[in-house]
Amino acid sequence: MQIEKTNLDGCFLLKPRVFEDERGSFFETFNQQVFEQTTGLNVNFVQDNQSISKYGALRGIHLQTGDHSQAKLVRVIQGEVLDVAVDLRKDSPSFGKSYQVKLNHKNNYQLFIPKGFGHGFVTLSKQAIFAYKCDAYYHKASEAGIIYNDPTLNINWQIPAEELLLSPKDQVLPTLKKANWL
Ligand SMILES: Cc1cn([C@H]2C[C@H](O)[C@@H](COP(=O)(O)OP(=O)(O)O[C@H]3O[C@@H](C)C(=O)[C@@H](O)[C@H]3O)O2)c(=O)[nH]c1=O
Repeated sequence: MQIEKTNLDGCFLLKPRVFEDERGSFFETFNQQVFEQTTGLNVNFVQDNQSISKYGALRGIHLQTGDHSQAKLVRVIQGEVLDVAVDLRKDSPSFGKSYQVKLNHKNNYQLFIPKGFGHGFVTLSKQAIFAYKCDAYYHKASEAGIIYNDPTLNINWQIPAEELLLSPKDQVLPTLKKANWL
């Protein structure tokens, strides 16, 4: 497992080592000891989630606030997404900056997204199965987000706007400027 720093403090790209043989392949999807030794971070994942999305489906930009904030380790089991992490920690030097990476079942990359970050992804393949670990439980009342096309964040989602598919909730998220929880 190779673990690389990104341009955002505390956000890491994980590149698993894949073992292939005549039966198929094998890789470790998470190893707490390796993760902690390499990153210097302590994590205690308590919830695993999985979603299935159609081409163009954009989920985000989401986070949970306050005591319910979540660090996430995200990956794609099948298909491909463009994954985006946004630093929304007000006191961070990289506040408002984002990191994006294509995650797919061929590269098997994973992204570690720290607490206080916004997270979103758009599906680039016909369908994508997305899986992630969280270090805090789902807490509906603490859900928050920023609209995907926020002019300040200026994220290039790499898909024409008319092909995007968003939930009603995600269509009415506030801009960074209007986010009252920040
Ligand atoms: C996230 C979540 C949702 N749900 C329920 C609530 C709702 O009825 C249904 C679908 O929820 P959502 O529309 O919020 O799902 P989704 O848009 O996939 O939300 C996710 O987006 C990505 C980008 C993230 O980073 C995640 O943390 C999460 O916010 O599932 C849970 O029961 N537990 C959970 O942990």
